[in-house]
Amino acid sequence: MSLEFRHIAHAYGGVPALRDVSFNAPSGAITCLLGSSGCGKSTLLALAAGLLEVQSGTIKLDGEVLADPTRHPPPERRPVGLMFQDGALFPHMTVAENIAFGMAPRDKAGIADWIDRVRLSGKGKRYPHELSGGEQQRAALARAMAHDPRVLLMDEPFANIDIVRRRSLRAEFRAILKARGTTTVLVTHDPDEALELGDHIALVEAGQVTQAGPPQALLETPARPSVGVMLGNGVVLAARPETRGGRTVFATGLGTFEREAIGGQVPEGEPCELLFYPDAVGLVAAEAGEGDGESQDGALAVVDAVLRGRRWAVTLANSASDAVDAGGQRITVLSDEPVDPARRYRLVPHRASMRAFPAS
Ligand SMILES: Nc1ncnc2c1ncn2[C@@H]1O[C@H](COP(=O)(O)OP(=O)(O)OP(=O)(O)O)[C@@H](O)[C@H]1O
Repeated sequence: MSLEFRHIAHAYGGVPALRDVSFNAPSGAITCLLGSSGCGKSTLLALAAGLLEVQSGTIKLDGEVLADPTRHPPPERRPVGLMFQDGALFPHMTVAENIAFGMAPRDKAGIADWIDRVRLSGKGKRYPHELSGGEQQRAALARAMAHDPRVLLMDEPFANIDIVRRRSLRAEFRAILKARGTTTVLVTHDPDEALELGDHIALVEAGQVTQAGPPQALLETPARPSVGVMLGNGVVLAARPETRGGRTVFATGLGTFEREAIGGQVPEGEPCELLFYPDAVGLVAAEAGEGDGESQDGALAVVDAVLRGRRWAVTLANSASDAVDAGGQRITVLSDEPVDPARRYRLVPHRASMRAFPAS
């Protein structure tokens, strides 16, 4: 069952929160709505759930209109389940009673199964305050899923879970949702969460969906630099094409890059922005003495190096003094090898790993 948003606009008291949003949450897929705080993600969920009336545009379920400015079925008449950050379990009911709430008697046989499936076996008689945060969210998932919703809408369901448990809980949730083939729309502001959970990602920026599609497509062919920045921790450099020795190269504040480093189309002869990912660039030590003068192109000083996972996050700048104060630029890239802080390094992007966009 696919959920489709078409030309949705929404304003609160005349202030626009969503502008002409169109995207599709494909059937059986987990679609993550990813964006920073206040960009309009929760408003989209509330419109689909029926907590808000559609002011403009259409929401469709499998091609049939679910809601538009003339149709507003109440939340309980929509085949849609809802789950929020805090699970919102009824505090005076046990886990089993929470799951059973609102269920037809003939469906209650499935409750024990759901308790097992979310790994709460033996805890069906506990009250929410007797559960950990993760257990409460698992009980909330069981409650939402036991009604067999055709679409499940989740608003930051892991926000209150500690970071260590969050990862395993995401994997558990994904396994359950995929096994049932439930079409899911999940709101998050965490790119790692969107990548770990999402079959599909819709990136929301300032009330608009910038791009929607499989994560790999967004990372490999971002519609604009901000997509790569948000999803892949991408770095954007202002660049100018120049002809050197009959070849086009791209000069930036952090070095000059060959045309071969850039995948896809390049705007002809115009200033542009280069997007690249910190793990798609190598570091090559510059010759001793090279780059000591500020004018030396692309020989960067090491500002800092810290471990990130099993790789080094190396911050480099085009001046050994505080480059930011000097109007210079800094960049952080991921390196397999430790660097020598006393040396200077050049950025060597992997072939076709940069993308060029017309300057904004
Ligand atoms: N009930 C409301 N009345 C007035 N303005 C609202 C209301 N709800 C949301 N807004 C505004 O609409 C915009 C979008 O809000 P929304 O809650 O959809 O964002 P969000 O992306 O879910 O943010 P967050 O990640 O912080 O929850 C924000 O500017 C917010 O201040």
